[in-house]
Amino acid sequence: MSMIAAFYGGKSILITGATGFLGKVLMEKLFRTSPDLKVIYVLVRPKQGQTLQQRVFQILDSKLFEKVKEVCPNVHEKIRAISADLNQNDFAISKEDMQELLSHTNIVFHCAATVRFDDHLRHAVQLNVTATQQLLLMASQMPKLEAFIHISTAFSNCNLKHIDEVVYPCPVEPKKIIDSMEWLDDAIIDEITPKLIGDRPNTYTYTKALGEVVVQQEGGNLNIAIIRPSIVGATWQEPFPGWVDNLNGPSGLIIAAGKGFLRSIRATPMAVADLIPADTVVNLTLAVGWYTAVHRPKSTLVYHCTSGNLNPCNWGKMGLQVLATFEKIPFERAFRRPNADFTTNNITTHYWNAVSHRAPAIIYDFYLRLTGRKPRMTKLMNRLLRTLSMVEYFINRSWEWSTYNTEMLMSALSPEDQRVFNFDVRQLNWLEYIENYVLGVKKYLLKEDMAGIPEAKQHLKRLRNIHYLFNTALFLIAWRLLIARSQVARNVWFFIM
Ligand SMILES: CCCCCCCCCCCCCCCCCCCCCCCCCC(=O)SCCNC(=O)CCNC(=O)[C@H](O)C(C)(C)COP(=O)(O)OP(=O)(O)OC[C@H]1O[C@@H](n2cnc3c(N)ncnc32)[C@H](O)[C@@H]1OP(=O)(O)O
Ligand SMILES: NC(=O)C1=CN([C@@H]2O[C@H](COP(=O)(O)OP(=O)(O)OC[C@H]3O[C@@H](n4cnc5c(N)ncnc54)[C@H](OP(=O)(O)O)[C@@H]3O)[C@@H](O)[C@H]2O)C=CC1
Repeated sequence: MSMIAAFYGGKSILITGATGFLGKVLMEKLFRTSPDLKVIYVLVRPKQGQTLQQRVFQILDSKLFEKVKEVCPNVHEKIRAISADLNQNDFAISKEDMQELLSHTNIVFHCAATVRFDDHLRHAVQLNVTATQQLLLMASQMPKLEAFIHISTAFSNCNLKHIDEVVYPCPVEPKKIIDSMEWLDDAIIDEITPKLIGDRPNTYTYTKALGEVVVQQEGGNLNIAIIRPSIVGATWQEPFPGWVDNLNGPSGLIIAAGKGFLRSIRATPMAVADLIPADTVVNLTLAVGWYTAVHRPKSTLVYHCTSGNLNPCNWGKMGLQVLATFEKIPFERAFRRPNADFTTNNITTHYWNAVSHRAPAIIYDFYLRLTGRKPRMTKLMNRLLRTLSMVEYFINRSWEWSTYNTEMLMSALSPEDQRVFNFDVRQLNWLEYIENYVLGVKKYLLKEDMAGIPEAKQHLKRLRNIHYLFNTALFLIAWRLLIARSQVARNVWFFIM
């Protein structure tokens, strides 16, 4: 019998960010392994014309939850959507809901965040710092609370090369930052943002670091733990391999490469690609929740959920495997044949961006205009180039994360828990994982049918023939011009003939 699964039985659990990528996988695992849990409260905001209930039921009715419905048929009754906006005071939660949350919650998993790299500092602070502070305040008023688990990121201290499982202080206290955001106007915030974030690449990593300091400073007597996942990718094993539902991290770039838009990317092939599957993060999170509640460590423990030090894979190997998978499982209606490569310096990056990204987009838009259609490729390409510039920082460096706490936890688990809540990335076979990841992107993100693979292969063959035809025509024109101008070329021609 799994001790962790038994621990969550009968519990009332509060999850923020449950509608996000990680939040969904977390809920799924909780319901599947502890179907006798009492209730999961999820803080949700209405979005895109959907009510809270509709949003939550849409998640429960998705493929991800198919297994859950078998083991927990009354899952709809065990989830309670609470209307909340983490940008508002008291999260805009009604009095009755707040009372219910405060008096019943046993465990809090705080996953909500803005993960956009380029978010305005005011918004990133509001969500990643102030909201965390408010949630801690709420947690301190929960008499039945056993553990508060905060999800941060392994990149919160990416300005360091070696990162330990400790909370690092920030030069400016989070409280001062929170206060200043209230009275500074946007223009001044824009001006001071580069100074505040210092040698971090963006507001996301900076505000996640501030969030950790807030957790440590304002956690009071709560049992708290911080989890730092690296780049969260599709699921490895559970509930099935390759599940992914948003474009963050590598997923969007896999689409761009598979559809033939992405031709070159500035990356260091030997740099460690510190990906971690979503189900591994969730297994560690649930194990940490149990350990924190039952063993009550004296201080706030930080757990790194990374792969680089235990089972490293580099971007070169990953890129090659992604491309190899496209051969077997191509995406439908590709713009060009998938053929991306890495560049390693500024000059070649600019060159290939102009030749392989911008020029084809301009030509294609010209063609769309000629045929009376709306041009769209340049806009899409600009967005892709923007994304590439944002992720460059992370794919040209390697970090070392110590994993003492994570390894300590692994050894504290019973063999059964090690199996049910497996977070040992040493067992991960990267080639198999990446293949499933690409397959998952095709099935769950692009919603493409496997039956369309023969047609997709045909389409790629047609693109290849067009490519050969285009190159041959280009060569003949160049050769013809050369013959017209150079005696040597004419002699060679006559020689060949
Ligand atoms: C040896 C040779 C081999 C060669 C091989 C070569 C092989 C090549 C193979 C290639 C694969 C292998 C390499 C992989 C590298 C992976 C790097 C990952 C690093 C991640 C590090 C993460 C570290 C930190 C981890 C963390 O801790 S945090 C989690 C990570 N956080 C993020 O990943 C957020 C990032 N993103 C943003 O920060 C914003 O996205 C922003 C970028 C500002 C844009 O922003 P903007 O331009 O405004 O666009 P959006 O608003 O995003 O989108 C607006 C609208 O376009 C839609 N759309 C967005 N994209 C796409 C897309 N692609 N396709 C289609 N649609 C899209 C969207 O659906 C929305 O549609 P709508 O809703 O309007 O209808
Ligand atoms: N994905 C990754 O690669 C990594 C993620 N992490 C961390 O993991 C956690 C989860 O990330 P992930 O699931 O990928 O992110 P997502 O962007 O998929 O999910 C973010 C969640 O936060 C919610 N949220 C955002 N703003 C608000 C708000 N104002 N009020 C209420 N809820 C809000 C979103 O709700 P809504 O659906 O309404 O938008 C969504 O449920 C984050 O803390 C992130 O920093 C750490 C390392 C890597």
